[in-house]
Amino acid sequence: MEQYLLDNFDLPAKNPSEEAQRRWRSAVGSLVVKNRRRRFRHVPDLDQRHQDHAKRRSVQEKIRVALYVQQAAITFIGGAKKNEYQLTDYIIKAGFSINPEELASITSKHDLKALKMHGGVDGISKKVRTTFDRGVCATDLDTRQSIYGVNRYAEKPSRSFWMFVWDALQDTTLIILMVCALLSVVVGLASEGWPKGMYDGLGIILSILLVVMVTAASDYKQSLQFKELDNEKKNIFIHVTRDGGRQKISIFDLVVGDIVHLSIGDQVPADGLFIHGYSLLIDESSLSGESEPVYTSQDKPFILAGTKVQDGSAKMIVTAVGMRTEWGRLMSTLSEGGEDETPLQVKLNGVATIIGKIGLVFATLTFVVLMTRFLIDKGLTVGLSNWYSTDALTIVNYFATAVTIIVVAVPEGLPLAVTLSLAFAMKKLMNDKALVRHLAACETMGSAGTICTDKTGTLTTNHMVVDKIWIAEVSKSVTSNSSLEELNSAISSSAWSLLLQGIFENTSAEVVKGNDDKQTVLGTPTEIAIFEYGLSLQGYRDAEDRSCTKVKVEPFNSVKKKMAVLVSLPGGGHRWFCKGASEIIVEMCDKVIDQDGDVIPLSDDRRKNITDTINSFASDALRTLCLAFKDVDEFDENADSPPNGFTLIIIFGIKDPVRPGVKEAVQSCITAGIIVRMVTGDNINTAKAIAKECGILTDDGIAIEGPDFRNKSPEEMRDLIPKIQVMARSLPLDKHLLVTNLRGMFQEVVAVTGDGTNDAPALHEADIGLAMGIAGTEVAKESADVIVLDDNFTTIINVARWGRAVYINIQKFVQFQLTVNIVALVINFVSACITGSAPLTAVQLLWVNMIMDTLGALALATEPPNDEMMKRPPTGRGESFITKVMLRSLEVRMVTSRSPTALMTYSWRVISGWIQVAFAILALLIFLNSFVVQVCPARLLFGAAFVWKSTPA
Ligand SMILES: Nc1ncnc2c1ncn2[C@@H]1O[C@H](COP(=O)(O)OP(=O)(O)OP(=O)(O)O)[C@@H](O)[C@H]1O
Ligand SMILES: [Ca+2]
Repeated sequence: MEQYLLDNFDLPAKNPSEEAQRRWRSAVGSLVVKNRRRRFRHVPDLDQRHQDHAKRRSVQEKIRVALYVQQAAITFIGGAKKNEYQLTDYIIKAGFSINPEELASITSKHDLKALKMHGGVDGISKKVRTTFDRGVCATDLDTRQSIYGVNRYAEKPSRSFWMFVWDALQDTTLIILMVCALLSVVVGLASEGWPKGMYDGLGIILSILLVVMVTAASDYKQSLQFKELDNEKKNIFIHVTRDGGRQKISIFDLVVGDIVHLSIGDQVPADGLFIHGYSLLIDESSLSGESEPVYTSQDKPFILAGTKVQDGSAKMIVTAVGMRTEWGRLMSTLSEGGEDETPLQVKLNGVATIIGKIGLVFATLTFVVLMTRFLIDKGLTVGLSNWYSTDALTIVNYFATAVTIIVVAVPEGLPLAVTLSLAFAMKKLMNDKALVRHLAACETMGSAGTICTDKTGTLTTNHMVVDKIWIAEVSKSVTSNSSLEELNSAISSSAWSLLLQGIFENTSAEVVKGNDDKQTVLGTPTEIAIFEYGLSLQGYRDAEDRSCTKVKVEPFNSVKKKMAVLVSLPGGGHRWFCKGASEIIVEMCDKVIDQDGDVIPLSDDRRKNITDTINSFASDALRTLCLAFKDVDEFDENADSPPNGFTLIIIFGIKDPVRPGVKEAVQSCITAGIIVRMVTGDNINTAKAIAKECGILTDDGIAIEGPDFRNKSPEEMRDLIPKIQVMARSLPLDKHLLVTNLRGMFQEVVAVTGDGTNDAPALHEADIGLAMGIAGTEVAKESADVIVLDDNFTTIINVARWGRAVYINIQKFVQFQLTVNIVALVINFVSACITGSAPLTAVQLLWVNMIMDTLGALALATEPPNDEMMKRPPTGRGESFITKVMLRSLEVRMVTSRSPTALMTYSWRVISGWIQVAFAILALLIFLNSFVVQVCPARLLFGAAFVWKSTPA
């Protein structure tokens, strides 16, 4: 059996091949699937998907042609001739002076001529009543939405409850039973008269209706849950300027005229025009399939929705939203292709198929036996040539019983229970700050053996403050005003102005005024820490230090690990400022400023002193950054910042404390057999200090730097990798390499966290990619399977807990189903052979089935995780699902026939609402009546009653 499952029902959790997806579908066949629509509802329709891909590619191709092939640009998708656009009274009255279609077409057609005609980006901004520094007014958002549209894509209407009822009715066996019931009513009425003759048939019909309603209700509820999660997934937050202040708004609230701030890793939320920015590199591949990213600037100001910011930063003005963008049209052509099936779902489809086939055999056997006995009986008593209408009724009843056995025996609920269980876990996780993007991730996370985690923000709080500095050859701690006082007297005024200039020019942080006039600093935590430190110093100097203009900005990214700006000085000449990872900046310096503010050469002694300072800061778990400058007379507009010749100004030591609870979480990982490895872009000593504090780095573990790791041979890697606990100064590439090797060489199930754009490959490669919700970029989130909304390591462990719970719950549910199924089958068959009648009538079997498939799944599949689950090692890759333990317990259960007890215990747990209470009691009464009293020995009855009583209400 295990082998059969492995051959036909084995699917990798991530990026399964189409062949594997088709294989299991065909292995399921159609004989034992009672309701195709329902069974495969949560599984993508591969043919449909194929068509969608083709459709999408052709739209992309059209866009590509329009954007990249010059002549075609004139005859863009909308049509060849020049449109006459008119302003309606409504638009004029509202104070706007451009037609929405016309505005949208400027960007989508990259129509420079039309843009010029409207007075360029400036002109457009006036026509849509917005200004670059104040943005739109919050008061006229509704008018804008009614004229220029809402930033949503047309979606298919969601399915109503009655559609789920219709789906549930598509069940072949139920349809057959219906027919039987109708026959039985007709025959019954004819032979036994009104009303007695129709009891049997009516009972079946009512039961079927009940089964259908309960099934539909449960499915409907699940679909609502998925919809909710789906909305959550699509809801991205973006930064805009409105009413003169910078704010974070939902992508759905974006309107034409909004001023959007774009930075590296963002997905462009709407069509727009470039206002101002630095080295903005846009990746248009998702829209046009064109893989070469394009530089966007004032000369080429068109930015299209759905593209991604690969580098740089910019502000843009929104010109079209929602369905007026190409992206909107592209998105709305996509059908809901369905989530990829998960390995557990597939495996359980396999189990269900096997049991279904067995059920089919038994059902046929039961029918044959019943018929044979009936015929023999008949032949012995009245003779085979005399037929009465009661005989027909008996046969219809036999047939109904046989069909019902199939209803019970084909465990249709089994694969659906996985979906139910996963959906439940997803919902709970959502409340606990983890957004599961792919169903399978939750399941895989339960078997994760390694977590490669970021440091900053995940293990630490990401609330950074400058704690120590080194300037003019002395280190000082930054604690109180008195230390500022001291600093003020210690360094010369030229050093002061260099420092302040450096801090305030070389930054991507920004001071914004909220609605309540309170100032806040926006930016990454590192930037904020330095900026705020600068603000605290500013009290000692005047603003005159800040009067230079930025010429060029090279924004920070985690490959370069530095940020550079070029400013033109008020007195003439230009100056580069560069700040970044301490070792890298120090490497670029050959001078340093001393206490008098003079520039002196960096002798070996001084260099050693600096390195020692950096190491001592780092060993105190401080993140170290350096700031340096270089004056230049002339520069090339297109050249990068110089690689050397800088003068070091200051070393910052920034404190970023470990999050509370992380140490315990790491400990619980160790207990659960999950190895935690820290992969960080930070300094190795900082990383080690933090790792020790969290309990990640132990005495026999290894801490290594990215460049060292990268250059190891495969053999060395094989020895090294299991021992690596910390990897510092790593590039995103190193993270990817580590993950590939852990998976390839060691068959580990690997979870990886990431935030940056460059982490996308590692997130993609990992079994479970976890992106950070706060610090993470859109690109990282898009490549991830789970989004950790609070960036917290503890949340990641919670995902693992739920993953394990899902796995164990499903195991329990399979066990429960198998027990009941097999017991019902055997009892029916044996008693049919011995007594000539089935002990469970069709109605009773339907009850049993309802409890099992729907309510049982609800009870068992939704049990929350407990601490015990985190005390055993993870189930590794390819471990058999129907483990030996399960099989053994199954045998025991079958022998002692404990199923009624189990059934009752479980159905009791199910009972949550009053309707369910009524159902369950009714079901149990019937069940007790038939199953327990007639078939089971008295011991079991007492046992059952005991369980019944002792289960708290
Ligand atoms: N805004 C910035 N400007 C200049 N340098 C920075 C900036 N932010 C971080 N750095 C430097 O770059 C280094 C590496 O950053 P990187 O993004 O690779 O790591 P991280 O993501 O911050 O850390 P982790 O991987 O632990 O989350 C930091 O240690 C710091 O020295
Ligand atoms: Ca990182």
